[in-house]
Parts: sequence; structure tokens; C-alpha cells
Amino acid sequence: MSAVTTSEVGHDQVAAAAELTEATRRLMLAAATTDLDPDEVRAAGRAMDALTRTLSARSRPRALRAPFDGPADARAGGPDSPWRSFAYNPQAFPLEMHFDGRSARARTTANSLYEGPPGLVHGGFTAHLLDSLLGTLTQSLGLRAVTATLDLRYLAPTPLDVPLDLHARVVDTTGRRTRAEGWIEHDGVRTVEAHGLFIDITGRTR
Ligand SMILES: CCCCCCCC(=O)SCCNC(=O)CCNC(=O)[C@H](O)C(C)(C)COP(=O)(O)OP(=O)(O)OC[C@H]1O[C@@H](n2cnc3c(N)ncnc32)[C@H](O)[C@@H]1OP(=O)(O)O
Repeated sequence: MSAVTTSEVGHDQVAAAAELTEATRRLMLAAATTDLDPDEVRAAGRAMDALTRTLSARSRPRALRAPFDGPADARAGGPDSPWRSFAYNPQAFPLEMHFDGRSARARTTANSLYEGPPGLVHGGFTAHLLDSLLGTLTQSLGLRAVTATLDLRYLAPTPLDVPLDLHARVVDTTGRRTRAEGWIEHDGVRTVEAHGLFIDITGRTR
């Protein structure tokens, strides 16, 4: 079944979905870090199950998603016009991206939900962040491309709970192949860098 995009539902429904997604992320963090007594934790779990039943009364087959042109529209608004990735999917790590020429940047903080080694961000989540930033940058340039390769170098530990700066740029495009690179830094120290190859799938039906 085809995905439902935000261009197919009303503005207020889109806004409500974004608010619910943020509330769900707050709930996930609270659930992961609560130190309440066992009885209170179980009561909270029952309350959550009741909410799950309420929300499931009418469902879509997939999470609501942004239309393909969304990042390009944000780019057209200039570097001060942000694009918010994963605004309707609480499982994914959201990013507020800014595009400028063939570059993109974002600033975020990873909380306890993204922990790998104690106090540090899991390498799978930093890969997710860089794939999102590089992939959305290519998408913002109008390329309908998917990741063919993503080479990562974990240079230094990426800490939780502090501002992380992400950068990406398109290196070149030849035929269907676009190469892009990006990195994450904290306090001027580069912790992860990525080189990606994105292949244009224009014309492919699935
Ligand atoms: C917030 C939103 C996030 C947005 C960003 C998310 C990005 C993603 O995560 S996308 C999901 C992950 N990626 C995928 O699922 C892709 C799965 N793979 C595929 O669909 C296909 O293998 C695909 C499209 C990459 C290539 O298949 P196909 O269209 O048949 O291309 P094919 O004809 O084999 O190759 C095309 C060109 O790419 C090259 N190529 C393809 N794959 C690779 C590869 N892995 N390494 C190097 N080169 C490759 C080929 O050599 C060929 O080059 P040339 O044109 O110079 O001869």
C-alpha cells in the first residue's frame, strides 16, 4: 500500500501528528529513565497501553511522511529556512537541517535513547544521522537517489547530552552517481566522518 504524505492530509492533522511525535519521544525518554517504584512503573505501562488502544482505533498502513519535494522547498527558502527530518516518526532520530549551496548543516543533541557505549552515542545512530543528512542533501538538490554505499570512520567517541554539529556536502555528480561526504563534530573535534555514494533511481517504479 502506498505511503501517505503530509501533502495528502490537512494542515491541522499534520501539525497534530508532529506534536504527537514529539510527545512520544518525550515519553520514550521518560520510560527509559524513570526511577519510580515497580507498582508505579506497571501502572504507567497500563496507561500507555490504554493510549495505544485509543490511537490504534484508526491507523494508516505506514507512518505519515513528508513529500519528496519537501527538502527542495526548504532549500528554496534559503539557509534560514530549516528542513525537519522524521517529524512524524518517533523511532527515527530527527534533525533540523539547513541547506546552503551544495552543503547542509544541522545541530542536535543525542539523549540517553541513543546510547551505545556508556555515555556515548551508538555508532548505528551516528550512521543514521549521517545517512539522513547526506541523503536529504541530495534529495534537496532534486535527485531521486538512494544510498548505495556509506563508508564511516569512527574517529573519536561521540558524547551524549552535548551539542553535536553535523556537516555535509555534495562532492560531485556523474551520470546516476552522486558522491557526498559529511561529518559530526563536538567542540571542534571531529568524531565521525562518512563518504556516501547515492544512485539516482529516477524511472524505477519501486
Ligand atoms: C530523512 C530521509 C532520509 C533520506 C536518505 C535515506 C537514504 C537511504 O537510506 S536509502 C535506503 C538504503 N539504500 C537502499 O535501499 C538502496 C538499495 N540498493 C538498490 O536499490 C540498488 O542496488 C541501487 C539503486 C543502489 C543500484 O541498482 P540499479 O539501479 O540496478 O543500478 P545499477 O545499474 O546496478 O548501477 C548504477 C550505477 O551505480 C553503480 N553502483 C550501484 N551500486 C553500487 C555500489 N554499491 N557501489 C558502487 N557503485 C555502485 C554501478 O556501478 C553503476 O555505475 P555506472 O552507471 O557508472 O555504470
